[in-house]
Amino acid sequence: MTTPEYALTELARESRMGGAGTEATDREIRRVSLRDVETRREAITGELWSAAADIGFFQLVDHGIDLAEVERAFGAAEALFALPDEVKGQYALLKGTNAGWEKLTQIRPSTGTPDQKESYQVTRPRMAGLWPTDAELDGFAATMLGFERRCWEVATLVLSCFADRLGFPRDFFTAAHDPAAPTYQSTLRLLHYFPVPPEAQATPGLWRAGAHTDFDCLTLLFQREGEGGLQVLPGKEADAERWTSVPATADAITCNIGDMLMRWSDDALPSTFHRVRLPVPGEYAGPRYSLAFFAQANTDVVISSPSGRYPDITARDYLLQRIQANFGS
Ligand SMILES: O=C(O)CCC(=O)C(=O)O
Ligand SMILES: [Fe+2]
Repeated sequence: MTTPEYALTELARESRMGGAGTEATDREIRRVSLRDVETRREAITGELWSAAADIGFFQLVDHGIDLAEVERAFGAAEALFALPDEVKGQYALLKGTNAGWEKLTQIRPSTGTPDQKESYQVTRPRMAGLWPTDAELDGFAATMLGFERRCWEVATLVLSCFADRLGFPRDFFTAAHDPAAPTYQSTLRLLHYFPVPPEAQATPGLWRAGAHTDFDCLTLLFQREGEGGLQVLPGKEADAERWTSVPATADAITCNIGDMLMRWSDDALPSTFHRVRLPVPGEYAGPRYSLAFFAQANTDVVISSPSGRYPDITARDYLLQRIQANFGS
């Protein structure tokens, strides 16, 4: 029934998703405006729920994070990645923590090849010794912590709308992602995908990010204008393997449902496969930067599916299994 080496349903599913598939242009990624959310909360909740329940992906506009703030975070990320590897290597990812820098080490269960990228992850309680010094990068930690907080605010707002629909207390997910607790494990991830030389474009089996679903409740993804490549595979079963490209625009935050929320919603909100493909000849093939915020419930929170279709599991155990499947144990 499932691939024997993976205990989690999600991992068994993911291990089968590494093929190229085909590309579709007839699907739309819906855009939802958060303008005046205080007075339009019910209408916005309806739009968010219907987009999320439909394909698990949507884009937020008028989300309240200034473009200047997003650009500042991108600028700081670019400056970090421009440092020599020897410097970044002092702040190397600590296994199992989602904190620190890594390069070419993430191997997705779907593809078996390393994602063509480097990344630096910020998980607030785990950053001791992992921030570059002010001499190396002035103000970096402050910029990232400020931006992480803004992301948390938007994520918990969207999650509060889902809580309303799920019949949970409105602050259910806000409490489950409490940033003041030492058990906080939401992560801001800075991503740098390398430029792709012409001879390497569209290499079969090589991906900027191999097909996967996210481990978290909700992901917020910031893209830069024109730096595309993100694709989603709508549909719970995804048997047809028809991938849809997500527009890369600076004004929108692309959101997707993660596996934790799929469990918590008894599969009403699907966690959807996505990937970042290599540029094809004729496309922009320079570096691609993105910023991802993963709202991951605090380690001590138990993820329960209301109907009991998934066994209870703590968010700590859940995340560890997923991290180990991607970065080795
Ligand atoms: O960089 C992107 O566009 C997507 C990254 C992603 O899906 C992830 O890191 O989970
Ligand atoms: Fe992802």
